[in-house]
Amino acid sequence: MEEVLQSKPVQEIALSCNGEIPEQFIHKDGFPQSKVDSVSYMDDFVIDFSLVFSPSSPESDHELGKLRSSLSQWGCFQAVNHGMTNDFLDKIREVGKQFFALPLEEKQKYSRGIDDWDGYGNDAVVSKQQTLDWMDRLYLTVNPENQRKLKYWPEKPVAFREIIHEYTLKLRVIFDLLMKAMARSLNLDDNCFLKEHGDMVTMFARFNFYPPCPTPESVLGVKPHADGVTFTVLLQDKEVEGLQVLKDDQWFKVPIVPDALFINVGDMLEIMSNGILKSPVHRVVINSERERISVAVFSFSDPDRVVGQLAGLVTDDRPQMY
Ligand SMILES: O=C(O)CCC(=O)C(=O)O
Ligand SMILES: [Fe+2]
Repeated sequence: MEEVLQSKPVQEIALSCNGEIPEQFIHKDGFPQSKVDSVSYMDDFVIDFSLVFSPSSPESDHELGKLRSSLSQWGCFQAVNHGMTNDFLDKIREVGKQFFALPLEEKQKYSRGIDDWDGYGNDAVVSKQQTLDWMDRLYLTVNPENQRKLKYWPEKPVAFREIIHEYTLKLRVIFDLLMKAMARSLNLDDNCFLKEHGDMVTMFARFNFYPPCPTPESVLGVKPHADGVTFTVLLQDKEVEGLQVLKDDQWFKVPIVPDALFINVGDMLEIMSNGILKSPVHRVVINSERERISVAVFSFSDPDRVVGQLAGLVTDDRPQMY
């Protein structure tokens, strides 16, 4: 095993690199900027949560049908009317931005410890061949409350802890409702995904900060990956795009829908649904002029729990896929 090193914060590199960025960030196989510029937008799946979560009616059935289509075709959608005000979502982005704007020494009080996931940092360097992501981040376990490691929770800005606590409580409620709605959209018993998942819902918040990059044509904010979780709720930057999803071997841009939460299926839910719901591969491209922030909250089951396909979704036509 090579030694695991923490690389220098990307924000610091961006400030001092004079247009020449370290080799480790360059994707040698390349992805020409022309390809990025010509990427089209993904289909517009905006789903009204107030309908999806309401008792059965023609409108709610229509919305559930849209939920099923978006999750089986793309694995993701934009949720509106989720019960959080625009003001509140702005505050979440704002405390994230204010944290990354602090002096390095202040942020480093929360640096990720060795053998820990939580904390401030960026890609752990495990191999010389590794291509690094152009992004700094702050990872925090937010749920269950008794697993929070408060030593990594910023004390500045002052509102940070309270806002993230409140956001977690709201997302915890959305978790149950959405798991039920997904089951209902597949004509299954409301509680079947929740039962397979188990009562313990671990939630991890990741504040992603992407500084401007002088050579965006050969550097990625996040490499292509799928989220190994149940599902992810992403609060995107309000003004700067960057997220792309892969479908049928083609990349598509995720638009900014004001005050929506972008939700994507993770590998666990793809497995539980026997492949009906897709865990999409996605990546983040960056920008030469503008910084970008996003806040991803990942939910997953007890790490010791083995989850499998729901029995109702394994049929003669659709044998067990995992
Ligand atoms: O910043 C984004 O838009 C997405 C980040 C992401 O994919 C992740 O944190 O897993
Ligand atoms: Fe992701």
